[in-house]
Amino acid sequence: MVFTPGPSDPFYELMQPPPNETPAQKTARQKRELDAQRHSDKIDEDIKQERVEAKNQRGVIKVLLLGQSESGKSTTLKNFRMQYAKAEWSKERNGWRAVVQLNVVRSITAILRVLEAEMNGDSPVDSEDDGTSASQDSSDEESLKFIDRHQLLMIRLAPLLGVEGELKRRLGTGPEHAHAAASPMSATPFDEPETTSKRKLPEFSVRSWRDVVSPEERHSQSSAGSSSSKLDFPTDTIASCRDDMKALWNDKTVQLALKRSKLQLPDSVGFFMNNLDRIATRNYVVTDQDIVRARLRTVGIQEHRLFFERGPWGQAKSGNTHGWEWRIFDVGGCRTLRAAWLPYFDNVNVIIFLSPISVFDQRLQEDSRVNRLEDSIILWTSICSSKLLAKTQLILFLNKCDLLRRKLKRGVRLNQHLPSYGDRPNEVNSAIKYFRDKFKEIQKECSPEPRTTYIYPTNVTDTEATSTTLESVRDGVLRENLATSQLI
Ligand SMILES: Nc1nc2c(ncn2[C@@H]2O[C@H](COP(=O)(O)OP(=O)(O)OP(=O)(O)O)[C@@H](O)[C@H]2O)c(=O)[nH]1
Ligand SMILES: [Mg+2]
Repeated sequence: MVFTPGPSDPFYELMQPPPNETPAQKTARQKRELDAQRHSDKIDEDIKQERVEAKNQRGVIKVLLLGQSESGKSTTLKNFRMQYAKAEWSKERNGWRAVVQLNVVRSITAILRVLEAEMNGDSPVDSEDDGTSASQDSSDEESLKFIDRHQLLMIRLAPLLGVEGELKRRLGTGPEHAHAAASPMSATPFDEPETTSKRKLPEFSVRSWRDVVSPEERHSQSSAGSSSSKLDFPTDTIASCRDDMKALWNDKTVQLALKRSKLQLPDSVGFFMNNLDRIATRNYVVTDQDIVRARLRTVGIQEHRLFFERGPWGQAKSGNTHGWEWRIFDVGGCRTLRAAWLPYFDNVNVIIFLSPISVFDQRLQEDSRVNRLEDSIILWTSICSSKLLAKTQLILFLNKCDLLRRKLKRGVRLNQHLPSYGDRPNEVNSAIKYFRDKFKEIQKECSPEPRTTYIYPTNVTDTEATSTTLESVRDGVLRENLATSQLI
């Protein structure tokens, strides 16, 4: 509003043009006044905009998914999207087909490399023997009996190497060792990164999922079930190699060679190999189960948004002014990537921390000197202790319970790797309770202010069970926000 004082106003005199003003001076004065008015209007507009944004921000929850590499962060995000962003999820589902195919092909080519090394009498490909593994099978010591059938399988499966290259090209995966040796590493986001001459990361990654799974991919994917698949070289080749892949996976000598090499195959390799009859076909249709099993390493930090109608501030209205928006950030968990987490800790409401509890006998891929469970505990301790995160709600997923169960059933003894486990029963429920107590204890001891941590034993590849967990997480976050906004 423009203020125009009357003649009786003390400002009246001040606002009068100077006497004897020339036309040029008048034009300059009017321009100055106009500029000042525009500037003032702009400030008013900015303030108004900030108020609108502040009002909208009331409904925004910032959620970080944290944990070491392969802990299941991206898999948890997939579950969130499957459940709360159904329309987008179904649009991008078919884009995951090539990622699944690449997972299958890479498992096979990794096995072929082990086989080749064994046949040539080379030392095991990826030996990580630290003397803590279960006692060696006496048959391991004998030389493996390779016969013509193995040679033949290797020759027949060789075209898959070309398929691997083609799929990587299509998916735009970065150079194989993008975060290779000599990248600075830090155990926690608060530590100064240190350069070591440690090893490669033989995994593939892309900058963003969206590049891979967007429906308007630069490369036309053959649509599932379409007869146009005649031009799809990877799908055709995979389908024609199906029986040989199955023969390779089910071969006893090959399994023995894998065991001896101590190659850490991806967690999902068994799932994919057992589903070759469905996946290695010309009209393969990708399922949600396949997608949560597919591994795609995260390198950049990826933001995904979810909208909920009901939030702590009431029911959604148009423009989401009263609904609830979750901004979920999925980070790369490798030690070379942890320094990049720090800027995201500002104003974060919720951290979902994933600690895989099946990994007590495994080493980090990026630094084979470090035990994975130990790494997870260091990371959890640093997150709990951070003053910057003192007010952040912590949710802990003790993940990969299915793999823990299987490992313990196989006879791997937890107390051999974790002496403090003592003579508790070597079975999954007792182990989960032990881990739950340990992680809770750390949280209680290290948190700068008292807070409650919600702890869930999970297997995030089980989409049904995870759906229930996510509902509970959502309700827990809702309750916490109601409490902090003092509405209850
Ligand atoms: N069996 C089983 N596999 C799991 C579980 N959680 C994750 N996985 C598998 O483990 C692999 C790694 O999971 P991701 O979600 O990609 O791990 P991440 O934490 O995002 O890893 P980075 O991106 O490297 O930080 C995938 O193949 C998943 O299918 C689980 O609870 N059980
Ligand atoms: Mg990830």
